[in-house]
Amino acid sequence: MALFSRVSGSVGLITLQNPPVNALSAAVRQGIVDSVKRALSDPEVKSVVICGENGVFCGGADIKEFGGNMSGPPLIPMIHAIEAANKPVVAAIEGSALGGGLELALGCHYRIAHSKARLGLPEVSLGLLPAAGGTQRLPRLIGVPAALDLITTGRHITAAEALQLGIVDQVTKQSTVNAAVNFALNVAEKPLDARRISTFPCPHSSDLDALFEEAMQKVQKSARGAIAPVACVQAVRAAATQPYNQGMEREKELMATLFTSGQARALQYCFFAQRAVGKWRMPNGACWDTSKPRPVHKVAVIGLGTMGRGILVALAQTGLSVVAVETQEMQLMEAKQAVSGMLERGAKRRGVVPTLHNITYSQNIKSVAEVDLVIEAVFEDMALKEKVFQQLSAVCKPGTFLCTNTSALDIDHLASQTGNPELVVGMHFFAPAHVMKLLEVVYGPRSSPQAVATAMHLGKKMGKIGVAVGNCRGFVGNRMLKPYIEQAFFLLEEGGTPEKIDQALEEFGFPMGVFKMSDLSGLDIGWRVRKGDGLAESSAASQQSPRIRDGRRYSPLGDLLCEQGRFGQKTGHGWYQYDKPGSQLARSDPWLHSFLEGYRAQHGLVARRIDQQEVLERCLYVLINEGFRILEDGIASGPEDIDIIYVFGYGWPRHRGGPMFYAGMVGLAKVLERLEHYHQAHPDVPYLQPCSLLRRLVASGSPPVNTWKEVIKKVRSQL
Ligand SMILES: CC(C)(COP(=O)(O)OP(=O)(O)OC[C@H]1O[C@@H](n2cnc3c(N)ncnc32)[C@H](O)[C@@H]1OP(=O)(O)O)[C@@H](O)C(=O)NCCC(=O)NCCSC(=O)CC(=O)CCCCCCCCCCCCC(=O)O
Ligand SMILES: NC(=O)C1=CN([C@@H]2O[C@H](COP(=O)(O)OP(=O)(O)OC[C@H]3O[C@@H](n4cnc5c(N)ncnc54)[C@H](O)[C@@H]3O)[C@@H](O)[C@H]2O)C=CC1
Repeated sequence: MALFSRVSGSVGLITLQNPPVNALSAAVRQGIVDSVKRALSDPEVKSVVICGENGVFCGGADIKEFGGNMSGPPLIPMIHAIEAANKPVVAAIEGSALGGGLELALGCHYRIAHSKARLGLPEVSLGLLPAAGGTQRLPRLIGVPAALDLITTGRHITAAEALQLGIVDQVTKQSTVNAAVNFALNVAEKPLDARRISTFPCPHSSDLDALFEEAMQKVQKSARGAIAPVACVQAVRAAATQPYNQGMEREKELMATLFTSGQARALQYCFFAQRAVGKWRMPNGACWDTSKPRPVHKVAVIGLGTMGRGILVALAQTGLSVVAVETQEMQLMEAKQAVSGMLERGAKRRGVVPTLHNITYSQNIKSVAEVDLVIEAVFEDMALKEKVFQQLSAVCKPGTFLCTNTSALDIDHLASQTGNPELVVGMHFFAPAHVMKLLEVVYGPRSSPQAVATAMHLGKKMGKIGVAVGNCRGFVGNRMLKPYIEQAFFLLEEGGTPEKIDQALEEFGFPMGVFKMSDLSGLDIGWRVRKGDGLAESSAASQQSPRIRDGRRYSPLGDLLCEQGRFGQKTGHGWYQYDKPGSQLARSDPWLHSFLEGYRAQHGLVARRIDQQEVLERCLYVLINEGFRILEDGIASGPEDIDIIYVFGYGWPRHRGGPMFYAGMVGLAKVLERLEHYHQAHPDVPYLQPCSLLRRLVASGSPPVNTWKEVIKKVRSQL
């Protein structure tokens, strides 16, 4: 709702009230309409201020309403009535003015912002566009290039930038409402014609076509199939080329297409899923609101290779004091240089002082004695990690949390090397660790809720999206990746090429296909794991058929490449070729194609044409199937956890909502039917066998994704 009061004699104050972000629900919109009417008809009221309760102006439309019946007064006429008012209306912006919140402010005649306020039109990240006049008013106020930037990226800007762009008229460090009321008193009798943004001509440069052509190319390149950024450009183009009313018609038309699209549903699902994962729950019932994190002031990072360096940078940027331990002198020197460079470049970009002084380097593990939490990032070698955990347990002060960045190893086994297994959790960062947002926080059967809460809290402080998951080989993300990569290998054997398979996945929306991704990460990582599992035996030494392991189909293709020293980008050759080791531009490699032909001939395999549909179905449905197994096993507590892991850690296109949401969009019955089909064709591939939870969900009518948790609870209680 919205509260009306009269202040300073003649100012009508309208306060939006809908905690926590004063979203424009039907009740709030009704409250604004009623309050504006009241203010305009009250002869004592000479001017009006609109503000939000509890230091937040407005977080925009109520996203929860989008999925249902949108009753109540519509936004567009409400904002229009404010702009058309014959008394000045001033927006007092504190906290956030986002989406419909900023559009409401743009309908006001003046805008005063607090210096800490953030403004933006983030609708594009929800698969929409600012459809309450935002695409038409903003370009008229700040010009086409700046409006295109804000509307197509959805980025939030500071009050200072808003002032510079001309979005707000004044910035204050004092009480914004007081400043706005004083302002409203001063402008009470001033004419308003020049303050109605919808009547402004749209300022534009001479070569409008080139400007929009460039903007369109830019969004199409970065959108990877998302339709909202494209619609945003089209709507701004209408503002630049058509009268306001026609532009509004175009905005409405484009919004109608977006609003009902699967992409908007997927992106809005991601918005809530991202918040849901913060409300973690362990199988024993311990959860986020009952488990308090312990304060962490000083942290140690052990091992300064690829991951350790990124983790160190992320910690130092958070302002924490860090002890960095590396045994190899050469590595230590290189790490120091690399970390300083990363911190300096990051600080320059953000216009702050680099936090180099937060780090102490050491070659001696005893220097971690006083830290509150350790993150171990040494080689992925269980024997080495066992030793490191034994040492940490001996040298750290009592109560220090011991965390490992392992990609797949058993957290509980590492915990058993220490005197206090309850203090051990996984903190699985993704490369590059100072950039990637995802953090899997892995709890073992003995991890304490406080250890999980502390790791989650530290992750949040570092700007990460933490997802708490259970302990199993590969946890959630890497466990699902295994069958996905395996299918890609099988497709190569059957006639595919890395180029065609990657193209199908990139057209689906991944930033890079499975083979480019493997070349980037290093083919040797998987090879070492397969060797450790006794799978990747050299062909000469192998007693088994090269394409079968324990009665299951196996592809040695990745092992054969590694035997040739082809580890991917780092060696200049992998599934593709590169100009030199370390180069990133993947080029098709004729050697690889003749190698594949030779391999097929050797194993009597006849290449067939594999279409895009088969690539997507086999690679993605097998990954989804493993996701259902993970839910069934209780490793992830809901589909949201898996989806957020894939969107933020593995480049799953956000506008497709994550693998589990995507399965729901495709139709669970269809996913099941295709898995059955492929399993029949490949009975020696157990990953293709549909999991029983998927069958149960289909049998119970394929309920929507937000109800799966209930079904899973039932299934698990019957086990
Ligand atoms: C505001 C924030 C920056 C605050 O951040 P923080 O403090 O970190 O808190 P959070 O944890 O993020 O949030 C707290 C809590 O609040 C919930 N929440 C936040 N924002 C919203 C919201 N806008 N709506 C609902 N709920 C919200 C959040 O989920 C948390 O709750 P919890 O999940 O229970 O924990 C940050 O929250 C933020 O960034 N929020 C989102 C801001 C945003 O994206 N705003 C834009 C919203 S979209 C919008 O405004 C669009 C419009 O206004 C256009 C409207 C035009 C409508 C016209 C419709 C016409 C349709 C025509 C189609 C016809 C089709 C047909 O033919 O049928
Ligand atoms: N590389 C990646 O993309 C990812 C790796 N991981 C995991 O992170 C961990 C580290 O991986 P990377 O950084 O890639 O390895 P890396 O090989 O780049 O670095 C490991 C570092 O640990 C150092 N080290 C070895 N023993 C040590 C000891 N006893 N004390 C201190 N330092 C020691 C080595 O000298 C080396 O500098 C592994 O467990 C890996 O599985 C997790 C996510 C992604």
